[in-house]
Amino acid sequence: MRKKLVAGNWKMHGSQALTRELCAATAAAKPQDVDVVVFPPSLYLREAVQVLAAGGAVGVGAQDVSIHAGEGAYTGEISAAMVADCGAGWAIVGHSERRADFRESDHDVGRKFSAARQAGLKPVLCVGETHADHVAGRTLEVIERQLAAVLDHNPIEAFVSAVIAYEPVWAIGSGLSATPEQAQQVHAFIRSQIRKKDANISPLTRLLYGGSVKAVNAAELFAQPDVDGGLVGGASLNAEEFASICQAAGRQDKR
Ligand SMILES: O=C[C@H](O)COP(=O)(O)O
Repeated sequence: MRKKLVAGNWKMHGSQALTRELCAATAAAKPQDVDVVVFPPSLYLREAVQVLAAGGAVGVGAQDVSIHAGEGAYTGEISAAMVADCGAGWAIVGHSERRADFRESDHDVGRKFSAARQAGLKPVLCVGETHADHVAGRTLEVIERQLAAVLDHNPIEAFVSAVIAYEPVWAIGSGLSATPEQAQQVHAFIRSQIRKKDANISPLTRLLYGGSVKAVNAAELFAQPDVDGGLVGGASLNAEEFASICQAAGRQDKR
């Protein structure tokens, strides 16, 4: 059985003090049967790792890594190796805000996924369609293209530990989550794409839903057979709300 995973993407929020506070609260409230990872801004990775080192149960990751695997003259960039050197173990790649606001192509995301893996980080690959694609009925076509670009650069075996997060762009920060049925339909499609490459790996890959996940809707979303947890944005900045979401994931495994 796939262990549920709840990931908190803080985006560009926080401070050293908030990092210490949120990490301590998350560690204290973490259910044993759920994996939990926090993604603070990279500047605070070290702080998060230090606070969480005591328990060691909550993972830490970066929200993005450089496309460049080695060192070099890339002002402002942070490599996957640097993230790993700070003690973090995960990296989000291909978040829709990176794709849209920083013009990251599918190809770039494939290279970032590869850079994260090479540094020993577990990638959380984000895929998802825009509102325009959603209403035009192009959701599965977009997901297929985004996945294919990553699979072009990476072996299917990477998806034993890598995670895929389906985040419909129209649901992010909008308060309008996909319905559990909509999420399940896309997750089942993603799993079928992995199965086409390797039927032994597809049952192992964890698929997260992201987009306005809150304490009130988490249980219903996580109850879907192919939804293995959530990638939580806004609600991960509220310790109590995030703890409730983690607990909702834990209750699923007991059903
Ligand atoms: O990475 C997280 C997602 O963008 C979801 O954000 P949200 O929970 O604020 O909608």
